[in-house]
Amino acid sequence: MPATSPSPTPDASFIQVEKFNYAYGDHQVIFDVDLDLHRQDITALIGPSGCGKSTLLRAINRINDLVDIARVVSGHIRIDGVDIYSPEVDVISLRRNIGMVFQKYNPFPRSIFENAVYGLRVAGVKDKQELEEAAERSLKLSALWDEVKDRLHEPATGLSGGQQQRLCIARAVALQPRILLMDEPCAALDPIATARIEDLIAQLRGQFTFVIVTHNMEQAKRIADKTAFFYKGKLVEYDDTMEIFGNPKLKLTEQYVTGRLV
Ligand SMILES: Nc1ncnc2c1ncn2[C@@H]1O[C@H](COP(=O)(O)OP(=O)(O)OP(=O)(O)O)[C@@H](O)[C@H]1O
Repeated sequence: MPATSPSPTPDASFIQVEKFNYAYGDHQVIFDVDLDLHRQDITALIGPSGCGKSTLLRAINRINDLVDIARVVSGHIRIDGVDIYSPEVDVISLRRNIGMVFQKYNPFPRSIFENAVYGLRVAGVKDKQELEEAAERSLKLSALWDEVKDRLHEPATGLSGGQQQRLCIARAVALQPRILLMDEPCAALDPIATARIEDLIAQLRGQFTFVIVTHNMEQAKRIADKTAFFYKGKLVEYDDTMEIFGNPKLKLTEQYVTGRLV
């Protein structure tokens, strides 16, 4: 099954996945994926359940290293030219440069403020003014400031689901990462909270390089510059989102985006 992809541009290789093969134990789940993600683009990863989208996403910040049996079989992921699986790479600082937001919003059982500054605390920042400024900046970036500025020291768990997810985005952007990975960020939210997160992603466009796993085709159409369609661990087609949904090159892509493939 040949993969099609847009011709490379000079800035095409910010996140460069090359001949990437990945397995859990003996069970290979990603096969020979080549994918160049563009700096500051919003890229959606789509495909049926189990096709390896989350695994690829979690390989980009090496959070999957935490799974004992997970391993790179062969190939590379480069970020800004650096092979992130090379032994010299400091995984902690790699992850610090890559924010991650999960399907199930997961604020810590602490105050809104402490969630917003969590990454800075871990990084050793102690200065009160610096922490306050960072909290305000990241809560403004995540479009939550106006709703929480008068209750910063109340528990994060008192917020609505959508607010908790925006707090998780605030926590992720506080360290000013270059990349934001999102694994079905709206899957647990109602349509109104979903729309707010999509608006937020649109507002943040250009400030981060987004990679977003979504099952929601309409969402991919609304927010993504580029879309990559995966099937059974292989990249089938990668192109401008309008092309993937309006003019897919391959039959398999067309079947998936028109709901005829599950
Ligand atoms: N921690 C793990 N241990 C073993 N196998 C895993 C693990 N995580 C995922 N897998 C397997 O890897 C394959 C790809 O799963 P992955 O979650 O990456 O797919 P996905 O496309 O994101 O699916 P979904 O849309 O359902 O989240 C599946 O066969 C899955 O069972």
